[in-house]
Amino acid sequence: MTPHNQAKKDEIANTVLMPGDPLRAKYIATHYLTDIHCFNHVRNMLGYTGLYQGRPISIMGSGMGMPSIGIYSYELYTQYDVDTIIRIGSCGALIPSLDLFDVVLADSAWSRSTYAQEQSHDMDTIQYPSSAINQALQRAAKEQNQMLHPCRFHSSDIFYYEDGIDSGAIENQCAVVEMESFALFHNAKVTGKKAACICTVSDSLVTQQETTAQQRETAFDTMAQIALGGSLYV
Ligand SMILES: O=P(O)(O)O[C@H]1O[C@H](CO)[C@@H](O)[C@H]1O
Ligand SMILES: O=c1cc[nH]c(=O)[nH]1
Repeated sequence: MTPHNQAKKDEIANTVLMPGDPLRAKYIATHYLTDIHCFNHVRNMLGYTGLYQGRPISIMGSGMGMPSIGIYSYELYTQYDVDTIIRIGSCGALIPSLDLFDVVLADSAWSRSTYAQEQSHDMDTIQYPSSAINQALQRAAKEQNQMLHPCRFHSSDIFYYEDGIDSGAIENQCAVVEMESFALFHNAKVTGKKAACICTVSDSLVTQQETTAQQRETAFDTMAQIALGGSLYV
């Protein structure tokens, strides 16, 4: 147990899907898993373990932002022997070719965050996912006849900007913005574990279209199915 997670070690599976929203975790667990068990209520950061096609898998919220996913993912990797974390998030589109509900796969995460520098003197401004997990997710998407767009993510500490899109995100060819993948990939690197991130486009910073809070909780089924399918190949 940790200050943030009441689970015993054997209550969490080797692979964990992590949405930012704990209620998205609850929705996916209750709709797609059998034999589910809620292993964490601390701070309402709900976590569930169940079976997907007969294989154990866990789904737990990460909260919003790098400090929050930094805590939960580090504890999962170091205290719970978790091997793989797949973030299943929402993101804002930075390019016109992405529509609401498109699903994107992080091939890298660029950030101005000091998370990696403060955590382990890692000065890299780009962090990378596991290529094996990305391949598993792409295989699942193909089997499900779903598009999964690989692209670079801007992982930001900011949701509300005074000046619109961060010019650094454009200079670094980022196609979407979200708030956690950089820290997750860094934690996987320092702990010798695996991480990946897929996100559903919840809004567009180009067209200003946006989904509702309810849709962000319960309407990202394509992403959930790709992540669950991919977990079978991890
Ligand atoms: O929907 P989630 O997974 O929380 O992801 C995105 O949504 C939150 C902001 O609304 C941030 O956490 C961002 O990364
Ligand atoms: O971090 C995020 C997530 C969704 N949409 C945004 O604009 N930013």
